[in-house]
Amino acid sequence: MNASLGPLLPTEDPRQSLRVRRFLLAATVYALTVALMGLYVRQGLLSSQEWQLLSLVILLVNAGLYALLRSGRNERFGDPSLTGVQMFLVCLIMGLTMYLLDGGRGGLLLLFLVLLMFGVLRLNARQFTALGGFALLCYAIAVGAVWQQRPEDFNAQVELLHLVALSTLVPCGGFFASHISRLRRLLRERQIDLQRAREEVHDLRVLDPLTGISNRSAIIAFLDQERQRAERLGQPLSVLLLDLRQFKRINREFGHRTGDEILREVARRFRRCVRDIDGLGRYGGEEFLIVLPDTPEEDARQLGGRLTECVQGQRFPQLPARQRMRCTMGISAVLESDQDIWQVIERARADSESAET
Ligand SMILES: Nc1nc2c(ncn2[C@@H]2O[C@H](COP(=O)(O)OP(=O)(O)OP(=O)(O)O)[C@@H](O)[C@H]2O)c(=O)[nH]1
Repeated sequence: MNASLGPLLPTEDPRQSLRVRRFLLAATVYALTVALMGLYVRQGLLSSQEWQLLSLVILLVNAGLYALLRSGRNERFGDPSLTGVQMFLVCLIMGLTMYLLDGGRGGLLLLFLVLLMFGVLRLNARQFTALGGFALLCYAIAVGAVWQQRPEDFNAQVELLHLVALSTLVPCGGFFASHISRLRRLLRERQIDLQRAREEVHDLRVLDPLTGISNRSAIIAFLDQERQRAERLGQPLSVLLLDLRQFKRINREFGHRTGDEILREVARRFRRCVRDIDGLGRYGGEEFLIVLPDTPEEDARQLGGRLTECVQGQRFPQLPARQRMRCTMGISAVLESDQDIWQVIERARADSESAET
């Protein structure tokens, strides 16, 4: 269906495409209505001028609606699907048609009922009940006018039966509308749950649960990707490896919970110092890896100094005032000769160890 309707449907926005698809379905029912009216003309129940007038009205209404939907102007309306407007127009066209027919209204009434049922897809029970009431009113006015102006075309018994049949639409359609709007709500809720679950799975996959920064595999993947990018663009790329010292002792003296809090606090402080484009990850237990795109080694060293100062120069509220944390830092710039990222990380580690001695 998509292939055949290709040029008629907007492809960019799936919701807009669904609206146009629904409109085209209703337009097909209108086309059937026009064809059926042709039979009424042959049967002498409608003049050909009246048939032309009705066909023109239907054509103009549908062309206008299609232009609105295709241009995207429908998005400015409270209900971008234009269901309310379309249903209102169905009722008016139905009223006019019923008025112009000299008999046999029941046949065309069936097709109008089909058009009104499109409202079930978007309206809630209250809105559909109002629509059903309006449809009844239009029908009653149309046949009332026939009774006044052409009493020979009016059969009270048959029209009463039509009105009763039409009035069953109100509760039945209202029931379907409420059922479908409940399903729509449920579907929306499920979609939101699913989106949330997807985000959680993504976070679990790439974030370190304790500190909320990238986990080991995510920061390694980021370094790999940045190495390829830097190579392609001929830009410098540096990494920093920061290791908290004597962390075992911190855990032993102040407890694991305090140790955890300190790791979180360090991650928070580092995050404040790096740019959005930098990668910050927990490489090991008390070891952090920072990837700095478009950064030469000298700039990385300056940043490393600031990060070290964040740990060593500031007190941690979780620890006694005189207790200071210490850390070591290693730097490495990615070289063209590097075979893989492990060489880069190993150089940063060696740099850290040489600084220590
Ligand atoms: N609280 C806490 N401790 C951790 C976590 N991950 C690793 N550690 C601890 O960090 C300590 C790291 O020990 P080492 O590798 O010997 O490092 P260190 O004690 O800092 O020693 P140096 O680096 O040589 O100064 C171990 O005691 C680990 O249990 C964590 O998630 N939470």
